[in-house]
Amino acid sequence: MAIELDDLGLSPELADVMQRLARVGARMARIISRNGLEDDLAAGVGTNAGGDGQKALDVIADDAFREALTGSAVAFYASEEQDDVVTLGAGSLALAIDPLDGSSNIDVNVSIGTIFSIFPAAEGPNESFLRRGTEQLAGGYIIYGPQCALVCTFGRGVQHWVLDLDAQVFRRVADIKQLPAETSEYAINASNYRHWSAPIRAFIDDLVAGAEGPRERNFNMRWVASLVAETHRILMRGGVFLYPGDERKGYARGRLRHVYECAPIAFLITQAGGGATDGSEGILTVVPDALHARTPFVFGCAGKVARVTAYHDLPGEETSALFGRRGLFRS
Ligand SMILES: O=P(O)(O)OC[C@H]1O[C@](O)(COP(=O)(O)O)[C@@H](O)[C@@H]1O
Ligand SMILES: [Mg+2]
Ligand SMILES: [Mg+2]
Repeated sequence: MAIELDDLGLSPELADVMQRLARVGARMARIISRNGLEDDLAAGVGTNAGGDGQKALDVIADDAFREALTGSAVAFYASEEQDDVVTLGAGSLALAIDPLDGSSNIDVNVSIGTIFSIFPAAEGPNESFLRRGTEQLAGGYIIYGPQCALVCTFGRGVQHWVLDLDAQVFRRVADIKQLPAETSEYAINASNYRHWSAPIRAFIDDLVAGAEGPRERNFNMRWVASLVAETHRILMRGGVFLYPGDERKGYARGRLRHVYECAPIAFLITQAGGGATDGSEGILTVVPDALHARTPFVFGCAGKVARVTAYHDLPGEETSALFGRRGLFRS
């Protein structure tokens, strides 16, 4: 046994897949902890389907999860690191994965992770993934941080396990609590400010202005550049995360991928009582048009996520840099 699943009522097929994911997760935690002793896990090795540079650990993780799921109930395997869906066999499940999330952090010893999403398999490979996130059976991640943990939802709240390194077993700890409606912490890569749209600039301007601005209180900011780490922080203590579309070439729909990054995170966050949108529409109700499609992504405490949508609905003159009194949004 690699993970304690008692009392969760999972089907034998799903439970077996969770055991396999956990087994690889524990192995990955060990490999990551040895980075630099034998190999350089951050070494560049190629380019993936989305055109992103691949690091050695991206490929190690993809191979490890794919091999471990072969022979399970997973018929279709969709990975950030594979151009197309890989058919593993006949089975009732389809699994999408970002095998290694936050790869720019591998060489700096900052938290990285694995994100996964499980659907009932559909007729064919693509139809199994190009569907609403509301149809997911499970969405979760493994975080390789100071502590290795696995967080997952099966649609009944959000469960949390911590890796017991001695026993090599993910032990179940208390479920993740419901998120508060409001927060004073936000996460965005602010170096892209000049490329953002007017509503995103206006929203962030008002947070940065703090007690002297229209919001009349101070806010704190974090940016780890690791979606898994930002999600874990927000699930543990609240916050709001934004990766909007922007004007850089190729970034009209942001950076993050709908199928294997945003949909499972949105499932987790909504199960914890938060919100997850593309700036206006709920992520879980949007059908992605391609396996590697990007989407703008806003998630976290429901009040803040709704506020971002409200900024998108403001008339143009109210989001302009010169508009100093967005009185409607005082709180
Ligand atoms: O470097 P940027 O533009 O701030 O982007 C950071 C984002 O990119 C990602 O690293 C993308 O994921 P990958 O590492 O799986 O490509 C996210 O984890 C993170 O939120
Ligand atoms: Mg990623
Ligand atoms: Mg990745």
